[in-house]
Amino acid sequence: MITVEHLTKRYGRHTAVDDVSFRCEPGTVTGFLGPNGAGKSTTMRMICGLTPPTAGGSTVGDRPYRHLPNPGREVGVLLDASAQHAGRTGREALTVAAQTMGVDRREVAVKLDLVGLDGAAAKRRVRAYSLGMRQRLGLAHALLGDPRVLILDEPANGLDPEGIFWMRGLLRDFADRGGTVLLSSHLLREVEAVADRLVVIGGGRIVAQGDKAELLAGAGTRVRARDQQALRRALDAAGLDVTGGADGGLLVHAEAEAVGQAAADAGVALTELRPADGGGLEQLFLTLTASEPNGAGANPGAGDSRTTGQPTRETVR
Ligand SMILES: Nc1ncnc2c1ncn2[C@@H]1O[C@H](COP(=O)(O)OP(=O)(O)OP(=O)(O)O)[C@@H](O)[C@H]1O
Repeated sequence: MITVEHLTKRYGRHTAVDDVSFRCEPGTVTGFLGPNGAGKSTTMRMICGLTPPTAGGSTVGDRPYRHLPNPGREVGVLLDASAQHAGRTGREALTVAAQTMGVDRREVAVKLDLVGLDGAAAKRRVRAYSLGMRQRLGLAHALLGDPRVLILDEPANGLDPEGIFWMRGLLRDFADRGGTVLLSSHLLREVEAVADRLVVIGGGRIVAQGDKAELLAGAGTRVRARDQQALRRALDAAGLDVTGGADGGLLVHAEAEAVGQAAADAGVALTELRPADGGGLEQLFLTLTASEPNGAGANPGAGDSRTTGQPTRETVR
């Protein structure tokens, strides 16, 4: 379990993370999504005790990260795959980590095997590793102490499609065995494929969070008619929330049934009516972050819902 409560980080006048709250439950993968500079890394660094928060706090398990007696045994962290000792071989790097954590040295080979760094790769110096190999080594390091929690910042960076598929399976399996995963990414489709829950951040603020399926189902309805103006009037008359779609159709923040009924009541013949989930998470992500400068959400205003597990659209119009 990871609990984040009202985390805030200011650098001078710039607020990098603004009153962020969410929870990651055991048995789930939480996708932490946001555009560049949204505040994902800063939030994760605060959770891991590397950056002191200006306000708010977080716990991993039942206590702040810095109070964990042997953190690597409880939470596996991969924040920056490049930040590894370049002069050591992969095997040496893990062996040193195992000694520090008090982990049986035999686990080094087990974890190297698990992440697909075979004998030859494990004997090479880290400076000769590709980014994908560093990510695999970083994941082995995170898994070394058999923790119950994983915190991974952009772990798919540098992995090829096969590697991303493999990592998705590994994280799914970890969560299915009761583990807790917090995974940040801008690779929206990869998060969509593995996450159970989503926390979307823009401009330092949470703009949406909740169950992935519910958030996607709530993406609205795409609708189109030959007479678009008549359709628009019909939807407005029914009090539905409508925005223009980029493709000339309309996006309505309502179920398809309500949209179809409004059109039928006005005698408007539709040429298209479908859930607006064709673009998957990307569509949701763009919708949620497009309205703000720097991709930020406008008004958090979510009250307690941010920590109750209820899906919330905190800024969507
Ligand atoms: N040490 C720092 N000093 C000043 N500003 C910082 C510092 N660290 C981060 N920031 C700023 O805080 C904001 C959030 O950065 P952060 O790295 O957390 O975003 P991110 O969502 O992880 O983005 P990316 O995917 O590009 O790394 C950015 O505007 C960044 O410039």
